[in-house]
Amino acid sequence: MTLDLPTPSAPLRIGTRGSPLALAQAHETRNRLMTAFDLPREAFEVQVIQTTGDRVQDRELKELGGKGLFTREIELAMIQEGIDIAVHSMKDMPVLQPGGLVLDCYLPREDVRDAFVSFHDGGIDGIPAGARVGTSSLRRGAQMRLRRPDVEIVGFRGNVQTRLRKLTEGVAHCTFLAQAGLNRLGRKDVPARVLEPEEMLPAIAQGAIGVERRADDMRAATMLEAIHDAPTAELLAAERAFLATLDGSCETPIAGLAQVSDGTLRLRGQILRPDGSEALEDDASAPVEDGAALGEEMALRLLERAGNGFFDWR
Ligand SMILES: NCc1[nH]cc(CCC(=O)O)c1CC(=O)O
Repeated sequence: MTLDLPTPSAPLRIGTRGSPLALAQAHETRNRLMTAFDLPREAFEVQVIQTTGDRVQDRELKELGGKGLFTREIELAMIQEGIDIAVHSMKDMPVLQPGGLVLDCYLPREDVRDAFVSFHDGGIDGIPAGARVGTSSLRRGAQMRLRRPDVEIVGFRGNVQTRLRKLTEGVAHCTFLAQAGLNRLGRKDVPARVLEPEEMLPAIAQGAIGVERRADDMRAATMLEAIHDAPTAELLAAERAFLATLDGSCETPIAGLAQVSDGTLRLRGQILRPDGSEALEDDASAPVEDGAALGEEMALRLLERAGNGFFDWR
């Protein structure tokens, strides 16, 4: 069965960042819409928008001012009606959206796990003492130092190709990538070992794609409703409530993962000191519909245990 749209009209303009992964996600969104409404490719226009995070490659993200670095320009284009919808990695999305925009459409979640990437054998325990770990993620850096206090964390940015080149050049002995990104790019050639959540709890919303629109755009609302995945929304409600209550910025190492089985939602959460000297963890379950409350309560418990200064660098 295919669906009908409010009125036949101009192509739906899909805004995205220009990285290979972002483009793959935009194309996945377009393909799902084409199928749902039996539309030809010409009914869509994919527009690449460069963001501050893409433009500035020579500095660490936290120096650039944290949140929204990969989304600000795209959201502005949507408000100014230069594009109609925007496709985002939910992992990179702030908890709140600018007025006039809504983000309530999620595609079915991909693999949530991180992958350990190295040309050395033996996984995380196989890299030499004092090894350089390439990551610009505070979470991954702190998690790695918790397990291997001997390693040195070095900043590491760029797309998959760039990161692999840096590994062969010896800039670092290893790095981490989201398995979801590798899957979406079809990269089976990367020397990656997937890490179970027990080994490395992923970032909030890892592996999830969100599609944003203007609040008053009824054509976009109808279209996005048809491709929305409700089970993914349940998981993200819990994880993002956890994040919102912790007030996670890019400078706070936070991990969290929700999973549902038999109508029960299990949430695991972790906060770490930025230097990886300590981690606090929680693990709790609730009925699926209470996910947001579960996330909020878990965040409050962890903050209580952490006390003041937990997220400060020592
Ligand atoms: N912070 C960059 C980013 N945002 C989303 C993904 C991967 C895809 C996803 O988690 O959905 C990545 C790269 C990475 O962590 O390897």
